[in-house]
Amino acid sequence: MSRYVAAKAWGKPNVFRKDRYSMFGEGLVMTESDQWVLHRHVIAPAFNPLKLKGMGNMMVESTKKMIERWNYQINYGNHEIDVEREIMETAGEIIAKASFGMEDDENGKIVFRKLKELQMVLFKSHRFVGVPFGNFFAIKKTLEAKKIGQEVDKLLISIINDRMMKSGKSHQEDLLGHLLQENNNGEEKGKFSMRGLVDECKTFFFGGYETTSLSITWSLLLLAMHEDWQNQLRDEIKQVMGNGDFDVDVNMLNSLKKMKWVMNEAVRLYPPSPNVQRQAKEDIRVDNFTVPKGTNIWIDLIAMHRDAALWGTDANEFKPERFKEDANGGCNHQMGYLPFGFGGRMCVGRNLSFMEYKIVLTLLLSRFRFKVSSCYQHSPAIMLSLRPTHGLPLIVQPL
Ligand code: HEM
Repeated sequence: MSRYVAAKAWGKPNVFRKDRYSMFGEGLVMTESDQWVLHRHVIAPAFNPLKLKGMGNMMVESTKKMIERWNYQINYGNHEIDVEREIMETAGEIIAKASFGMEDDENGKIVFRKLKELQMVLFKSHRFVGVPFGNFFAIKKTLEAKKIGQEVDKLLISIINDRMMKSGKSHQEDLLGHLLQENNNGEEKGKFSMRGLVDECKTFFFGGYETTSLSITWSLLLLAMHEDWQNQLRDEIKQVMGNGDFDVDVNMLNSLKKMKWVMNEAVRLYPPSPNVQRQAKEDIRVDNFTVPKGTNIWIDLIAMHRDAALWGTDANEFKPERFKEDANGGCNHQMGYLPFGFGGRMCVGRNLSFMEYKIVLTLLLSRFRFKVSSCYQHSPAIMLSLRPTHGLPLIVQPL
C-alpha cells in the first residue's frame, strides 16, 4: 500500500484546505501539483542545516530571555511554572523572527501578536471540519478569524514592501529574506506574487509554531517523569558542549544523539500534528480494489504510533533507546512512524525544529531540574494540534 500512498495522485483534502485557509492561505502546505513542485523547490533550500545555522544566536537569545523570567520567578520563591505557556511564548517569538524577522520592525511585532490571537481564536472555536455549513455554528469566531487574518495580511504586505524598497542585505537570513532573494535572482516561473509571499510567511509561522513548541513541551513532561533521562541528557550536554557556562555551540548540535532519540520518542507518543491527510485526486487502484477519486484519508498518528502490533507490547512506554539503532524506532512497518508526514510532502521545516529543540533543551537542562507538579492533570486533547488541555505546570529547580 505504501508505494501507492506516496504517489502523486494523492493531494491535500479540499475540506482541510478550506478549514485552514485563514492560517495557510495558498501557502506550501496547501498547494497542489506543479505549483507545489515549483514552490517546494524554491523553499526547501532555506531549511538546509547550513543556512539555518545563522538563526542559532537568535534562538539562544529568545531562550535566555525566558530563562531570565524563570529565574526572577524562582528568586521570589515560586518554583511552579506553566511550562507549556512559557515555551509557547518563546517558540512563537523564535518562529516569527525566523519567518519574517521582528527585532527592529514594529510591524513585525504586531504581526506576531495578531498571529497568536488568530491561532487562539481558531483553536478555541468549536469547529466542524467538513460538516456542511459548519462555520455557521461558530459564526462569531469565524468572522473574528477572518478579520484578524485580513489585518495580518495588510501588515505583512507593508513589511514586504518595506523590505523590497530597501532591497538591502539585512534579513537575508530569515525565511522571507530567502524568498525575496529567490524572487530577485531565481527563475521567472518559480517567483512568488505578493499574495504568495504573505501566505508563505503565515505558513511558516503556523507550520512551525505550535508543532515545535509542543514537541518541547511534551518532552519536558516526559523528562520530568523520567529523571534518569534528564540526567543522561545533562551528561551528554556536558560532554558535547563542555563544562563551561553551558553556552550552545550550534556546530555541535548534531552530536546530541540521545537528545534526538528523546525528541523522536516524544513525537511518537505525542505527535504535535496528530493526523496527516490525503485526498485521492483520481481513481487509484490498490491491489484488488479502487479508491474512488475524492476519497479523504486521515491517518491517525496517535493510534498508529501506539499500536502494539507495530511497536510491540511496550508501545505506550517512554523508551528513547528504541531510536538508538533504528531511525524508525524499531517499528515493524516502514510507514508506521510519521510524525513529520511522508513522501514528497514530508515537513519541509523539520531541520529548523530539530535545531530549535536542541538549543532550547540544552539551555534548560543545563540550568534546571524538572519535576511534575501535583497540579498537573494529564489530558492531551486535539485542538488543531495535540496539546495538554490544562497546561503543563512543572516544578523547576535551579541546578
Ligand atoms: C516538531 C515540529 C514539527 C512537526 C511535528 C511537523 C509536522 C508536519 C507534518 C505532519 C506535516 C504534513 C506532512 C505530510 O502531509 O505528509 C508538515 C508539513 C509542513 N510543515 Fe511541519 N512540522 C514541524 C515543524 C515545522 C516547522 C518549524 C516549519 C516551518 C518553519 C514547518 C513547516 C511545514 C510546511 C511548510 C509543511 C508543508 C510541506 C509540503 O506540503 O510540502 N513545520 N509538518
